[in-house]
Amino acid sequence: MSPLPPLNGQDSAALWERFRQLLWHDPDLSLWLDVSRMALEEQDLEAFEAPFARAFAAMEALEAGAIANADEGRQVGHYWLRAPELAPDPAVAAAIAAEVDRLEAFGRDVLAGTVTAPGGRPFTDVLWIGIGGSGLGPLLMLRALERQGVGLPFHFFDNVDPDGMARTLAGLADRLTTTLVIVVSKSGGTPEPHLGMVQARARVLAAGGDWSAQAVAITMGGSHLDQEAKAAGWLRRFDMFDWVGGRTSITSAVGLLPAALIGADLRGFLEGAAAMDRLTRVPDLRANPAALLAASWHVAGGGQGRRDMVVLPYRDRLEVFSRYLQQLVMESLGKRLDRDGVVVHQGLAVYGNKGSTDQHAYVQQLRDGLDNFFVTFIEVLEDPAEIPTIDGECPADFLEGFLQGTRAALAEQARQSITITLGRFDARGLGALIGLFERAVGLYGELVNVNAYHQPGVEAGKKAAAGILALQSRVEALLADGQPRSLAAIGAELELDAVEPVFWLLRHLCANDRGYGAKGDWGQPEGLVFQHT
Ligand SMILES: O=P(O)(O)OC[C@H]1O[C@H](O)[C@H](O)[C@@H](O)[C@@H]1O
Repeated sequence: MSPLPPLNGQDSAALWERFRQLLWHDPDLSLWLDVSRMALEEQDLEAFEAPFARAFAAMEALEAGAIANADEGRQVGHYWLRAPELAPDPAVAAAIAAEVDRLEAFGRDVLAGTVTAPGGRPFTDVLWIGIGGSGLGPLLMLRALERQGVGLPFHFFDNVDPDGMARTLAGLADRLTTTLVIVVSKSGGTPEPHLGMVQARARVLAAGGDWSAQAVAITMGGSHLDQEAKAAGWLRRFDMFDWVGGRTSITSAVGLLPAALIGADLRGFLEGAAAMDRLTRVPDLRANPAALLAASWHVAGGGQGRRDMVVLPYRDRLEVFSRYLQQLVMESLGKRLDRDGVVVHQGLAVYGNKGSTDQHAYVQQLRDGLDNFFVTFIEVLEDPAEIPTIDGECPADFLEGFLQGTRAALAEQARQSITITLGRFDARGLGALIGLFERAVGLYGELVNVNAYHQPGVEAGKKAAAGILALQSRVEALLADGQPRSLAAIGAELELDAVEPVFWLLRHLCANDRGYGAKGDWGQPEGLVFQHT
């Protein structure tokens, strides 16, 4: 292969030559990857040979069952979910295959009305309760693959906001007794889905429903949630394996059950991911799309994430893809320490929405402002037939024009971009996209020597939240005597290092009918006196 023409300052002929040389295409998936507008030069590709050889070897070991998540002493097995034969333990392979069969059968039976709500009525809705990967993967499956009038409508508790819960429950109105409630928590102990389940159960029972006959759990065998579901005889329990992380669980029951309940092609989804896995297993940087992505990210950000990834799908169905990638990329790569214990504060920030919509928003800054990003365009060639050309104007052509125009406008200002082109968008294509980014993140994690499969920072937040709740209990116990107290007095009696958290939690309690009041100027916290009334 002749040396690559460099990216910058090139005429169209040289850029076309560069585009041709770097273009990756798989005819079976009808998928192209263009990294020609990234600052990836010949010398980079040569310099990456050895690091990628190591990364490919590490990925091979990972798929063979190595403890790739060393901090948690876990294997990393999401690739086995779509190719069970890869699992090193035949029993695991059998369990994976059996779970997919059960999920497919359950979805089919619910939609056919052979599995019904209590009283023999068909299920009318799904209330999905899950957070992080247990919420984002399902949301992406739905927004990407739902078809009008096929399958059940989904409603989400993906947070612990009482207003959000109230709004979702209001939307379910009188259909709570025919709602299938799916509680998803790999660990089975995350506070938010637990609280959501408690609230949903109370509402279903208050509406005269039969909770156990309407509830499904997706969690690790033996987890607190699994034990609860088993003890109460819930309608179904599906397994999450401990070697699947939340952000890589979409090809497990977490993503497959939503697909089954909207009548989507879950086998095609798995096959697309498996096909991409085969293509990203090729130990050749120039022929491996995930490696080309990881290399491009590394050069763009200097291996330190100095440029953000802006995800710009030109297809509404992929509107939440940037939110999904935010977790996959940032929870994997955003790490304080590398695997040698060195403080590196690694990461790669992700944001985006969709094109051409975003051209009327932040693309202005991308074109003319800070050069602290690269764009990842996603183009889909096949358009739905029902939107016609009217008066010579075809929306699909405009969308294509806006994509190419934005890519060119960015390139003119030496702003970098990647373009992933799908011949058509369907479950198989979505699976391929998921596989592409999961592998690219794993390879990039090898390049920057971080464990891409644990999330210590999230645990820190969970512990801090538990501390605030414990403090609230102590404050409420103290004020239960009805005596008025200043913040200073509360701090002294509880022997606190700081009273600011007490101000925050009492301000919240006083704003609601929780039996607390305060005298004084809220703008002068030190003068406030609180009392349980
Ligand atoms: O599925 P769960 O165990 O409830 O976990 C839900 C989420 O919790 C944490 O925030 C993890 O960092 C995420 O990766 C995970 O998706």
